[in-house]
Amino acid sequence: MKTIVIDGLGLIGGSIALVIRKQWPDHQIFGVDVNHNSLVSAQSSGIIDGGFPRLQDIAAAADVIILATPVRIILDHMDQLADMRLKPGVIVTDVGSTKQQIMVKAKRLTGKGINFIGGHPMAGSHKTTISAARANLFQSAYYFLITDTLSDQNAVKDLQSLLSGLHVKWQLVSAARHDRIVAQISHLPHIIASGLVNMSQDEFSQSPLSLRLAAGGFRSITRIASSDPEMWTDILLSNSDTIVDKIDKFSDRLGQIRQAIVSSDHEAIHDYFHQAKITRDSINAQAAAHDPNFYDLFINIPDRVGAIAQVTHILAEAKINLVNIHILEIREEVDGVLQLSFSNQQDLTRAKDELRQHGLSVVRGE
Ligand SMILES: NC(=O)C1=CN([C@@H]2O[C@H](COP(=O)(O)OP(=O)(O)OC[C@H]3O[C@@H](n4cnc5c(N)ncnc54)[C@H](O)[C@@H]3O)[C@@H](O)[C@H]2O)C=CC1
Ligand SMILES: O=C(O)C(=O)Cc1ccc(O)cc1
Repeated sequence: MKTIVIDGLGLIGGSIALVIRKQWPDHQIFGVDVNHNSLVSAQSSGIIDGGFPRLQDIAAAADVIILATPVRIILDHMDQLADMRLKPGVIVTDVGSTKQQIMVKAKRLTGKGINFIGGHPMAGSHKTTISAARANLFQSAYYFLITDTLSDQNAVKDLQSLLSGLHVKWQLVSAARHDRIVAQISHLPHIIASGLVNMSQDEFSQSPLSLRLAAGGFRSITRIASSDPEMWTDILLSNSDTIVDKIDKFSDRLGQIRQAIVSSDHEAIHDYFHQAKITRDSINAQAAAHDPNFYDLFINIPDRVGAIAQVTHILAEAKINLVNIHILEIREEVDGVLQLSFSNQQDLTRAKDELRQHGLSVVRGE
């Protein structure tokens, strides 16, 4: 039995708590949060054994402390932990979206013999608070572990074992490289999405209907603009140099496509979209070919109207919960392949049996 303390019982902390509770029912889990309602709701639904308003109230009892507040608070709480007497051998980890400032601060903790393991799950949502938490949030996602302080391999193994129910793909990387990667694929996109929404709001301030007319493209590229402003302020301010560099490079690219339009450069404009299409298409193809999820089933799907609906209907009738569905290829007059993701082996096996009984053929997923 271990005592786990989760500091910040929101979307990420709450989802991790759900997974640990399910996989390790004997562990004690305590939550820390300034939001009293989150603690009450987590305790009444049995996700935690007790709640505290401040980390100092419970940190000394912990075998593992998971810091899951916004980044600025994580940094603050690392200072608090460095000033406290913690259990010998305690593991402290965090889930913050930026890593360099956190790993600088980690030196104070490791200097005191505390095992600090920087972490960052590359999964989440624009939604916040424990009400949005779910146990399969991280299923098949990448989870960065930061190599700067990974000296004690046993501590790393213990943490990976504790979190094995997340079903993530561990990715070891330095803090500097981490922050460069996420500036490009996460931070810049969030800035662009919010800028686009703000610009559209200003443009249409006199005609609110126009914004509601937005089609799927606008909605999908701006979904993340609904994310939490506090969290994103902290992220931008804790990775500022790299993000400023990315903004400058993106501005250059906007300048290039602007110039191509001004000079009616058909080839340059076509190239802009063509290059992006090739890369974007390949993301899905690569993920499916080289990176199968944990409980994936690949089935042949005939090219006829209603074929996919038939599959989802069979699974719904059998009360099998589908986590994700992905069309890998359906070309005219050629059978396609459907990638079906489940949250556990039992659902996968049952799905395979049900679909076979209905005459569908399994390509992969034994
Ligand atoms: N939302 C996402 O998709 C992802 C977020 N992250 C990182 O995870 C961390 C948590 O994010 P979310 O769970 O999304 O946010 P959230 O807003 O759902 O949860 C944060 C929780 O921290 C609590 N909190 C705030 N100040 C506190 C304090 N002084 N003491 C104790 N609790 C406090 C809040 O009341 C809230 O319950 C952030 O550092 C974020 O950068 C990492 C991966 C994905
Ligand atoms: O909602 C989305 O698509 C996200 O991008 C979620 C997210 C937010 C912050 C992170 O550090 C990692 C993932």
